[in-house]
Amino acid sequence: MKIALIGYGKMGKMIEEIAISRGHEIVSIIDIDNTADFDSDAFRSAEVAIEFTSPTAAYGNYLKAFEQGVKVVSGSTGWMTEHKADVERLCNEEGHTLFWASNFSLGVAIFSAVNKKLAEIMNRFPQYAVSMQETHHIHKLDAPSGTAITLAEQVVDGLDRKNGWQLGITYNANGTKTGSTECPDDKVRIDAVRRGEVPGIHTINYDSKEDLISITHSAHNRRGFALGAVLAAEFTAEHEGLLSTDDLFDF
Ligand SMILES: NC(=O)c1ccc[n+]([C@@H]2O[C@H](COP(=O)([O-])OP(=O)(O)OC[C@H]3O[C@@H](n4cnc5c(N)ncnc54)[C@H](O)[C@@H]3O)[C@@H](O)[C@H]2O)c1
Ligand SMILES: O=C(O)C1=N[C@H](C(=O)O)CCC1
Repeated sequence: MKIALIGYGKMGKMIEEIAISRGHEIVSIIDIDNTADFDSDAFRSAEVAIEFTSPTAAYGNYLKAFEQGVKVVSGSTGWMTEHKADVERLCNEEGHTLFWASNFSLGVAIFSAVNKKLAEIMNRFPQYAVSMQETHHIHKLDAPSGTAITLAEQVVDGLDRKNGWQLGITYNANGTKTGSTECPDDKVRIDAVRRGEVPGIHTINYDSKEDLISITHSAHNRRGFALGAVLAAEFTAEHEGLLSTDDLFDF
């Protein structure tokens, strides 16, 4: 399959390696210094563009790819609050295709299934207080992570006593602590830690006076994210509309 890459950083480079190893051809690579290449025959020849850039660049890149008639797979996080409604409109009403996931790894798809089940069980046990923590490398621009937001939304969907999430304490790259543990009873608190080169750790805690139930997903590296993005591109070549990992990993 012909693939274009938008964003040639840590993820873009790993996706290139995995895509080639699976027999795909990279026909165009766009990064910040050659964005004019959207308007090129090479880019237009791609069946799918895989986009991993930044919270501020992602939405504009979707628009540019759609303008060229190219489907997009994207893992960029931090853009949803502002642009989710318009992206849904573009895909559901204007015929464009975007496969977006806050986390492309199989491990997080499995972890999500456990998270949803655990949240439902906890409706019967109000003595357990839920909170979350995510830890990522110091270069990460958004907090909380996209994965943490998705996991919190799953908790909110399953657990009747919660109706939203709130960013709690943030430990930034130089160890400075900001934010607060104060959180309304009906919100899930998410703490965010920025440390070293951590690829991504997500923990969901259910704490009672007697004990603590804790589930954690810890990525050893970025390969799981990159492989998932290439699998999503293979899926997207055959499908239309707004797609996500629920379509790809059917638990
Ligand atoms: N969904 C997932 O599974 C998953 C996994 C890892 C990272 N991410 C997300 O993917 C994004 C990128 O992560 P990364 O680790 O590759 O970051 P990175 O900083 O290593 O790479 C980003 C690249 O995008 C380029 N870029 C920035 N603005 C651009 C623009 N307007 N047009 C084209 N290129 C542009 C940068 O120059 C850089 O090369 C982040 O939002 C991160 O949160 C998601
Ligand atoms: O490295 C990052 O940045 C990651 N971003 C995603 C998120 O925000 O959840 C996925 C994990 C790695």
